[in-house]
Order: sequence, then structure tokens, then C-alpha cells
Amino acid sequence: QSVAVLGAPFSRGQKRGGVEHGPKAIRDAGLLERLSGLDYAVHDFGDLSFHHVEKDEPYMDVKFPRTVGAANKTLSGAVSRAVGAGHTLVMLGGDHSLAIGSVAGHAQQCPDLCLIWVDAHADINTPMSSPSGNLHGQPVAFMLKELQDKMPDIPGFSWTKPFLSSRDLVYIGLRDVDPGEYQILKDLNIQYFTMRDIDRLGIQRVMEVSLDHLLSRKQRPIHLSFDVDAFDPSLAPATGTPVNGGLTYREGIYITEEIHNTGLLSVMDLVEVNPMLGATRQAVEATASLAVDVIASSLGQTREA
Ligand SMILES: N[C@](CCCC[B-](O)(O)O)(CCN1CCCCC1)C(=O)O
Ligand SMILES: [Mn+2]
Ligand SMILES: [Mn+2]
Ligand SMILES: [Mn+2]
Repeated sequence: QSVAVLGAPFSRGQKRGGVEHGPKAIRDAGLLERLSGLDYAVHDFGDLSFHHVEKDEPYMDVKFPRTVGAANKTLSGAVSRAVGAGHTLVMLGGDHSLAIGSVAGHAQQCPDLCLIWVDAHADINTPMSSPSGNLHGQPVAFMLKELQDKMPDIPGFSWTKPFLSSRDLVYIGLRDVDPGEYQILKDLNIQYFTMRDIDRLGIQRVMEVSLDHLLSRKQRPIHLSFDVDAFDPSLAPATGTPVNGGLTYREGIYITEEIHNTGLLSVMDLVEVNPMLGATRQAVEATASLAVDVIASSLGQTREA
């Protein structure tokens, strides 16, 4: 089994500088060493380089559409090649707009993939419903076939088309969903577990139902898109959109242990670590170290042995 690590130093899906330094912060927290300690061959693909598109004016209030679109087109090619070469891939963000390229590239190789989205936010705004115009709040809307009649042709995104059915997606950790997003979740009958659901059911039941929902009919590759802001801000302060009342360390690790135990994890994203947003160096290091723990646990590090 071989693991590839790919950095995507990108920030234009949102407004706060620094998230482009996320890949370096996670590497500096010892990611490669930790993965080498697990029984994988580890390949470091380094960081992609992205180019800013000139005169990238907003389109329907969407910010930097051409720059974000171009970055994700590049990323999707790199992800597709890595999966095609047989690697389990870890994509380090960068903001969550990068999931547009990461999941699309994965779907090119694995069209029957299912998606587990761990996040305080649903990231399913359309350009029309977005309160901010920031594309890191919209990636899932670009993937869903059921939304394509609601999606305008945004400049920079002509390279991609929706590939995911709403039944092939589960959310875990939601606690800050916009009205337009909530309407979409309900209309498309998308399976989601909020932090309240986790309080009521417990994380063991949430994972049991989530994995049953996605895998009981058919075992297929899993794409895990993990936004570090799913965790409580006390654990992951260095991130752009923190929301109180998030996952505990143990809940986050239980999620990733259960995903590892399926044996079906194929690509994971770890996004929204922003080393410039920690109040202290310790806060930055705690956030980056947590990201390493999440990735290592997704790839088989256990609390047992
Ligand atoms: N839903 C928000 C936040 C998106 C976060 C993206 B992620 O998950 O990748 O970090 C807007 C959230 N909300 C807007 C009104 C005021 C409170 C925050 C948006 O801008 O779409
Ligand atoms: Mn997100
Ligand atoms: Mn989020
Ligand atoms: Mn965020």
C-alpha cells in the first residue's frame, strides 16, 4: 500500500491570508515522519504551484472565479494521476474550494466514489445563495448532479461537470449552515449529522449509520474531505471560520478510525489550516499537530497498539 502527499497552497476560495501556508505547517508538524511510521510506502509529491489569473473580476458576486477554477483544474489532474498510479492520496490545503478539484479528479478514476464531508459548514451554497461569494463555501454545489440546473456557468469552471448523486454524500459535524444551504439539504434529502445529532446519538451510532448509508448496497472508494474547523476551536484555533461547539479530539479520531477500518479510503483532503490565524505559536502548532493526527488515524494509526 502506498500513500502520496500533495500540497495545495491556495487561498483564493476565501478572504483571509495565510491558509496557503497550511501545507507547510502540516508538514512541519511531522506528517511525513508519522506516515512513514505506518506500514506504507510514502511518496511526497511536494506542493502544486498555482498562478493568479489577471483581471479576475467577481462574477455574480463570486470572488476570484477564474483563479479558483484554474487551480482546481490543475489539482484535479494531479489527483487523478496519483489515484491512477495506485496511491492513497492525502491532499493538504489550502481552503476548502480545493475540494472541487480533489473530488473531481478522484471521480475521474473512481466514478462510483462516495463522499464523507467532516465540517462545521455544509459548503453547499450556490453562487446565488452564498452570503459571502467565497468559493470555499460552495464546493459541494459544483459536484452534485441534482443541482446542475441551479448552477450558472461560472468563468473558470467549464472544465468540470457534476458527477455526484446526493445519496452518495454524508455530512458530519454541521453547526453553521446558511438558510439557502439548509433548503438544499432538505430538498435533496442529503444525509447529514449535526453536532446536535452527535450529542443525541453519540459518534459511534453516527458512524454506523453514515457508513451503512454509503456502503451497505455496494462497497466503493471513499473520499474524505476533512475541514479542520469541524473540531472545536479550542482544539483547532488556527482556521478561518471557527464555530464554537465542535468535535472533541476523541470524536474526530473515532471518525477517522472507523473510516480506516472500512479499508476503502482512497483520497482525503485536510483543509483550512491557517497558520497566520493562531494567537500564539502554540495555537498554530496545536492545529497543525491535530491535522497530522487526523491524517495518521485515517491511514491506520490506532489508539490500541
Ligand atoms: N457558509 C459560509 C461559510 C463557509 C465556510 C467554508 B469552510 O467550511 O470551508 O470553512 C458563511 C457562514 N456564515 C455567513 C453569515 C455569518 C456567519 C457565517 C459561506 O461563506 O458560504
Ligand atoms: Mn469547509
Ligand atoms: Mn468549515
Ligand atoms: Mn473554514
